[in-house]
Amino acid sequence: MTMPIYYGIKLELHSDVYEPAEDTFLLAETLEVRPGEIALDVGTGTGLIALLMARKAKYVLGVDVNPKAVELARRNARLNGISNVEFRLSDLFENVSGRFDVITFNAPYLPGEPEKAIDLALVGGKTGREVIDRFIAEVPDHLNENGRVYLVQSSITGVEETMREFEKAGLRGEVIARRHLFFEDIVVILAEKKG
Ligand SMILES: C[S@@+](CC[C@H](N)C(=O)[O-])C[C@H]1O[C@@H](n2cnc3c(N)ncnc32)[C@H](O)[C@@H]1O
Repeated sequence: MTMPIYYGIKLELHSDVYEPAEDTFLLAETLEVRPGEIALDVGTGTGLIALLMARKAKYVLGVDVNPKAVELARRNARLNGISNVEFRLSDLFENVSGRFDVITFNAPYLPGEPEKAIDLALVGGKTGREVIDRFIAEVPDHLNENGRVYLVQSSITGVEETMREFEKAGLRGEVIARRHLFFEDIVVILAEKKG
């Protein structure tokens, strides 16, 4: 079996788990983690973002609602000999306690209800915003005082709407990276607690 290598991380893939794509790469290239930080990767998929953060972070937790993703991410951590990372099944923050310096989420954003495991990577509820809006409402309770959030989404789902939801949750959001694909822009939004 040939395994792709991204940013020096060797990955096993699975047909039920989102394969790293442009959105993953934009997040990987934009994200900053400082030595010693504690990080959380929501919707971890193959675990790539969590494994990259583990290079600098003291500890990383990766969660996913898809059990196949959790198993795969654990295998990918072992494959790369990375031990300061843990993966757990969780619907957003359901099985997450404590606070983090960095929280990442490459969110599903197309309108629709998931029917099989792989759909969870792409569809975010009837309007496409359900998962993102739930994430934004819950994320402040899991952020340290100076913590920051990196959220990836598409222009299709409404970037302005995301900014308003962050504002309502007491966070200030800013688009820090944008990549134009065929029919959409993929953006990375950095959100931090207001000073
Ligand atoms: C677009 S994929 C991103 C995967 C990976 N982080 C990456 O960047 O390649 C979205 C991921 O979010 C997960 N997901 C969807 N809804 C979720 C939820 N409510 N809680 C946790 N994970 C969720 C999906 O199973 C999928 O693995």
